[in-house]
Amino acid sequence: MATTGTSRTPLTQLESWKALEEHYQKTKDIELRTLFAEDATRGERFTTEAVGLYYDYSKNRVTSETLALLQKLAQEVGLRERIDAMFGGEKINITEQRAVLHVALRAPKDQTILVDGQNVVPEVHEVLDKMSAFSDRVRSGEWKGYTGKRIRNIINIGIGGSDLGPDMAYQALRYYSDRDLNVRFVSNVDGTHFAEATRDLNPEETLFIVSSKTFTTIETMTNARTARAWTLKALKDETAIARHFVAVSTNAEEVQKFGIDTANMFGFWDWVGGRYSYDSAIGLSLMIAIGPENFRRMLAGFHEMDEHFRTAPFERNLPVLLGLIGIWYNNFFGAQTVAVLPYEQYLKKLSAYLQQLDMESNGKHVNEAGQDVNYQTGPIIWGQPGTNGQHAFYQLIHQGTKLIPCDFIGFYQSLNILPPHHDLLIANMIAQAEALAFGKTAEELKAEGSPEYQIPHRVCKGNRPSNTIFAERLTPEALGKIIALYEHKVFVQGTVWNIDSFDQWGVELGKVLAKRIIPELQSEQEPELKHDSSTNQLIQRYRQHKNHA
Ligand SMILES: O=P(O)(O)OC[C@H]1O[C@H](O)[C@H](O)[C@@H](O)[C@@H]1O
Repeated sequence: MATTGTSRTPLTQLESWKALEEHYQKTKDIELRTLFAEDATRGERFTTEAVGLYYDYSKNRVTSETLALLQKLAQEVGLRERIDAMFGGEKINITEQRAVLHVALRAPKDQTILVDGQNVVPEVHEVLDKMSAFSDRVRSGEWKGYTGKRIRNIINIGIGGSDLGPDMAYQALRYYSDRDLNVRFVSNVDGTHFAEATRDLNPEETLFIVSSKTFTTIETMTNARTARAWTLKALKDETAIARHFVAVSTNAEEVQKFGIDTANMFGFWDWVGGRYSYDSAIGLSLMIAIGPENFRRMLAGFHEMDEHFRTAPFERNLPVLLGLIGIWYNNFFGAQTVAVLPYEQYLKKLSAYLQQLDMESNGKHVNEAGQDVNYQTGPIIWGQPGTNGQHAFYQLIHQGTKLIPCDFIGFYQSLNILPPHHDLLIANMIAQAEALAFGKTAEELKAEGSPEYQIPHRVCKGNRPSNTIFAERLTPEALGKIIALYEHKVFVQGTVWNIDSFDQWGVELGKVLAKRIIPELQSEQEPELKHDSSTNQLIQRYRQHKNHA
């Protein structure tokens, strides 16, 4: 079966890969300065626009030939078939034998997407309708707390995909949120997170949304139990729980065991990966904050990008281009990281969100056939919003010894019109991309008559690549499009690398070891420690110094 990738020619033996290696040797020293000087229209030609996103990839160290070879690579790895397999509900998450259908979460009602012969789109809309009805009740004040008070505080308890997505999107769409509602996110098993999130809140006015795909995640279950105790301490009646707790999960049995009425449970499916789930019921806290209509607008944005990805020719396909250009740096230039730099304060959690999306998906060292790969896979993703990052870490991007491809993301219009702020913000974004690409050579400084040309420290070599993505305004639709763009970029790269982008077995080992260590930290008797000497010592020290409740 083509989609398992087991029968695929090893990546490094593909014609296009070999050609790219040769092409890299020939072109690796080409300067962006030269590429722009040779082609006055480069800044127009090496751009594309789709679904309201303008993508300028001209400031990358690529020529038309590079792009053509990367396109050939996409063909040779069967990207088209792979896209069709995902959208067609095939079980492309092979290690877990699951379909990968986050795209179904935003499919319009009349679309048909089959999983094991069953159309899943009606179920998706059923849950959406249930979420919408519940959100409306909370927002209107019809859903009351146990003592009859209006709900004013929403606390999402979740971690990983059950936290980062809704939190990022809540921050991103804050402009559209109901300011009378306090929406907070508790994820860390560090009790401080819960304590600080609740210290100024009245339990009578607080609704907890326990979000966990599995409903077994230790952090989330611990925080949920603490939340229950906090609620009961004030309300002193078990029946109060039903008014103050709802659950989002795929695991009805565990939800029931925890004591949450499954009537107040919002479901989703095993074909939605945690890091791809915030547009499922995992987004309930977000929907309550921004309202069902805005949530659906966001889904429409996701869907527009899905359709673009599924149907647009690869040469004009945003996620394909973004993904392939990323491969060029990751696998040929040896770049280890990618900086995502949104020039938009509302996107302050975007890079944290993308870290999970990208690194949990493509941080794999075996291919789909279970063999060790002999090439680099997923990059390290990091970043901060501009302009803050400029005053912190950009120095290293400009003059350091590492190659760091950057994604700049900006909007033509600000949601908060306070002249001259937005002009200054965007001027900085454009200037950074320009400075990274073209720098300032000693010759240029000399030609300008600057005496600084003799000081090597003043020289910026340039030739630092970047993408720029421009959209009109940070609407719910725009957010959906940007997130779907990155989801599919991750998909494109995972396809090239022939890895399963949808499992996360590496996360498990730490969890298993933590379970073993917990009783060793807690037991009254001296435990028999059978770890390495460092681990034993750390456990002993903790036992000696911990505070006893
Ligand atoms: O939603 P949950 O089942 O609680 O899982 C929460 C998170 O924890 C796991 O460790 C995984 O690495 C993540 O992919 C997941 O999003």
